[in-house]
Amino acid sequence: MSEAPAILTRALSKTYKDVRALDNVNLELPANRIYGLLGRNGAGKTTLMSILTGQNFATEGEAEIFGHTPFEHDPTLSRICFIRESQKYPDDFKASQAFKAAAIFFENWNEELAQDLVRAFNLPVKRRIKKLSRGQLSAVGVIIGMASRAEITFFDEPYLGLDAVARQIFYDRLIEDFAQFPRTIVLSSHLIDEVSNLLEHVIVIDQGRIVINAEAEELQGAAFTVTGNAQKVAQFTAGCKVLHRDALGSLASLTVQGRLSDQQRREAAELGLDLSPVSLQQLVVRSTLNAAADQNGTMEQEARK
Ligand SMILES: Nc1ncnc2c1ncn2[C@@H]1O[C@H](COP(=O)(O)OP(=O)(O)OP(=O)(O)O)[C@@H](O)[C@H]1O
Repeated sequence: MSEAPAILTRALSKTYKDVRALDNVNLELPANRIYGLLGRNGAGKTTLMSILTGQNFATEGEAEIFGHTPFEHDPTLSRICFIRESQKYPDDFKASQAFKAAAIFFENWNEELAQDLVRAFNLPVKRRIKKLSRGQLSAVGVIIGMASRAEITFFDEPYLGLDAVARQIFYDRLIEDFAQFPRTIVLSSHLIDEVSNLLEHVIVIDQGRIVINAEAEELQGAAFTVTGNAQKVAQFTAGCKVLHRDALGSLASLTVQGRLSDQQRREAAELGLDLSPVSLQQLVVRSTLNAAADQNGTMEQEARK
């Protein structure tokens, strides 16, 4: 029998009083890949990760990690590492003590990797955690998340306060270590362009709903922007799904969903139109803005009924 997926959710929903934080989320994610969980503030990323790590429970539907509901299931919880910004450590704990505790909890803990990262981040391990700077505090979480080598690790925006150099160290080390010790990584991030090279699969969540669930490779070239004379742009994009539209006098720039064929490239050249690729960040921004607009449209239609 093949192993259960690392993450499985079926019609998963979570409601906090009047907030629908997750709305019918269906995911089936195989193990040993790096997933990006992307979305705007309040989209539902932390809620999803907290349910998947057994720290919260669903209102409806199911969530499984390696085939088991994680909530209060110790054998499953011991396979999971969850690193979040609001991580609390016991008062007066030093970073070195936090690492010692993590080494006891995580059976795949690698002390050599932890020490290596301490040096790379220049972390004062003998200082009390509550005296650390915001970036140093993030480094403690990143080190635990990486050195745990847990079968599944959730990083919920682990880099807040980390400077650009430290973030690059995190990305480089993660890729390097993942290549040697493949495992399942779920990374939530707002710095989409920064992490886009890291991600193998992208999940975009918006207002509790999954709006993109696709291989990162598939998303490359999944949309393009065409710029030029407004009439010619309109002619070229007739019938296409428009994600975004900018107009300036007789010029127009349209971002369109879909892949460009060679024929379309030739046609654009004949019409004197410029074609440019759309980055993952732009694609996510456009998709979430459109999903919000569609939702508002639906709500307006509902209200008019
Ligand atoms: N304990 C709670 N009680 C009430 N509402 C909550 C609670 N936790 C989260 N929410 C709401 O649920 C929605 C989803 O929140 P969540 O923290 O999952 O978003 P997020 O995508 O992680 O956001 P961010 O990127 O800002 O961290 C938000 O509207 C939030 O205000």
